[in-house]
Amino acid sequence: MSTELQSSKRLIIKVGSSLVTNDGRGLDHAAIQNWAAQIASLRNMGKEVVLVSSGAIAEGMLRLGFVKRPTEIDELQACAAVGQMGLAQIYESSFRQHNLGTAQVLLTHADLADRERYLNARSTLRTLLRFGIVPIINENDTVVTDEIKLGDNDTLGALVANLIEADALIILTDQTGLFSADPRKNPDAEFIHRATAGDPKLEEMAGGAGSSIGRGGMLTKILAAKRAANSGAHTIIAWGREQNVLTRLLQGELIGTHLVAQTEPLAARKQWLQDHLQTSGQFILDDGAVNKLLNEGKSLLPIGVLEVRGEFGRGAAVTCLNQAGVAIARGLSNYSSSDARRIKRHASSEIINILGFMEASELIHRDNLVLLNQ
Ligand SMILES: Nc1ncnc2c1ncn2[C@@H]1O[C@H](COP(=O)(O)OP(=O)(O)O)[C@@H](O)[C@H]1O
Ligand SMILES: N[C@@H](CCC(=O)OP(=O)(O)O)C(=O)O
Repeated sequence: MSTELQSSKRLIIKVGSSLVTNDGRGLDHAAIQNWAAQIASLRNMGKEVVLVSSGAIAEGMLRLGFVKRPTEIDELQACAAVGQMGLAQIYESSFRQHNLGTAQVLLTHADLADRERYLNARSTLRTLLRFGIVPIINENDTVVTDEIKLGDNDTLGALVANLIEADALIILTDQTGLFSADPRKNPDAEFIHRATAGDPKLEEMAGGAGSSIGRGGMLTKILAAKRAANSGAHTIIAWGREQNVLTRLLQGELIGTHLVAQTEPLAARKQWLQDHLQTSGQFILDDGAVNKLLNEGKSLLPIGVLEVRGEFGRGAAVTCLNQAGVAIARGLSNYSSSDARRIKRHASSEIINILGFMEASELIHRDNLVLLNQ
């Protein structure tokens, strides 16, 4: 049997609070060590893995002696801060047994909404993956208020999948997958093996959290799948305690519920560029650069840019024009307008001397560029 997952290269794996903390009884060392061993096998298969782990509040509650979830925000934040130490410690030691380093990355929705911070998070995560590190992500619960009440890590997992253009989001939970109704309330509910991510019928099936530990329930997982599919990532919802669930999934076994994205990550990004982009600046290209873009499928290098128009930051959408003023392409600039002005008409090898740093050798990478119909 083969599924979309087998060819996946970059994965986001999300583990929920009830799994991580053994239903609030305390960090489940054996389960965490087991996932770490499986993730180490995935790395040996050449996969890049980012782990999104919940459980800070549940673990903090236990450590601070709360028997039920506090209602005061400051107490929840204190629980999150205490519990996060436990998570960091167990993940670091579990992955260390497999000679894998970990990195703690705490994000808020605001970090992902702000373009500059979004790009910083993106390049940090990509760099960590390049260094062979397993990033362990959670929401930065101690500095956000509304997210603690409303936030769930299913959404965070999907946002991270969008951020680093993952191929798949694997959500491990306390159920074997999605049922046609909440199986805790409806024992006759039918199991859904496979569906299209974003199908509105799925939202009707999903109910809220099944325990007082978890936040989101199935609905946030269904919505996360829809969001992940926007950047072409497939979502799998599976039981975290299923034996070798991760390695078996990556070997192509159809375990859990597969919510399939309709487009590939690269095609999804190009579609997004094609449809939605308001550009905030322009690059005027020389004839050589126009030819490279139109006829050779190449990236845009600074040497081919004659003029930079407008004021924009790193990561902004810009239009590329030929010297006659005809728009030929649109893409995301790796440099701000002021830096682009300084490096235009220069070889990429000179960027480091001119700016003192090098973000990328291209001004616009081919993957972030679409040609416009002329
Ligand atoms: N249609 C459904 N199929 C499966 N589970 C559902 C469904 N609707 C609601 N649920 C509930 O969602 C729970 C999983 O969500 P949650 O408790 O937030 O877990 P996690 O901590 O893993 O995010 C299940 O235990 C189940 O009771
Ligand atoms: N950031 C919170 C996670 C809250 C959350 O989303 O929980 P879950 O529904 O179990 O994934 C924590 O670490 O406690």
